[in-house]
Amino acid sequence: MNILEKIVARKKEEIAIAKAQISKEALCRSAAFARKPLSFREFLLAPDRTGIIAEFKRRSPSKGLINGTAGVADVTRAYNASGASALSVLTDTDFFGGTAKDLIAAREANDIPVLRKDFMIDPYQVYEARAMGADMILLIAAILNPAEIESLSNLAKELDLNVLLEVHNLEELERSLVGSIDAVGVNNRNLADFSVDIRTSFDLVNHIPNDYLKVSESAISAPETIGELRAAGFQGFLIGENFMKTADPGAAARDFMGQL
Ligand SMILES: O=P(O)(O)OC[C@@H](O)[C@@H](O)c1c[nH]c2ccccc12
Repeated sequence: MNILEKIVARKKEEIAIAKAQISKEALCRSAAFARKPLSFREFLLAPDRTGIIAEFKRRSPSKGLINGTAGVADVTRAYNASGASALSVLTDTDFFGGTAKDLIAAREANDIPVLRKDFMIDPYQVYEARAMGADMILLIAAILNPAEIESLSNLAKELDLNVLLEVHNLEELERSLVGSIDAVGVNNRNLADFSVDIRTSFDLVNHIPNDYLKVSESAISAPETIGELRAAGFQGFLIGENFMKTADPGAAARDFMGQL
């Protein structure tokens, strides 16, 4: 099993446990359901924002521990104050050290869109995302077939959530543009073997129809790269480790965005 297969196998167990503990109907009664999710497009294209989707990530299977001390409310507030267009919060615990509580804390501390960064394979997780106060979900083409992408993204739309579809190659892109997708993210990291190559973004951008927002994800560490990606047609830039690996991720984000 590669890492992605291991994550999905564990995710299935977690979902079964979660469903036994709290029903879908109970999720729908949570306070966050009364709140209207924010528009990702509006914030990503706002002239006073940078297009950066700044991520809170404690650890990852590829890097191990990235930051064991930073607090989610402080860091996400600093990301927001520095000009991030949106926040990405890992909610996977076993592999990324995140929790639903992290997302809830980021939501309470901020009024910009929050992406639930997790491995979505079941409609139940879409309800969970909304119940946490997320504005957007991630659908990873590498672990979903077109019928699954269509049903999960259509459910997300019914719940007023934005959808970011993540692809890593042309084959995934061409088979996955189905259902209600707002944005396409090109992941420069291959989740099956962790190799990274920013050229993945430049190679795929012109294959993404212009009605979708275009996001470049992972392995971005230099402010100059943002200009190059923007010139190639990207409007969004997902950055985690470059901020989180420092003692003060908020300060690192402020410094980075100050150079744009
Ligand atoms: O930390 P980086 O290299 O800046 O990458 C951020 C983000 O793109 C990455 O965490 C990510 C992209 N797609 C994912 C899917 C699941 C978990 C994590 C991810």
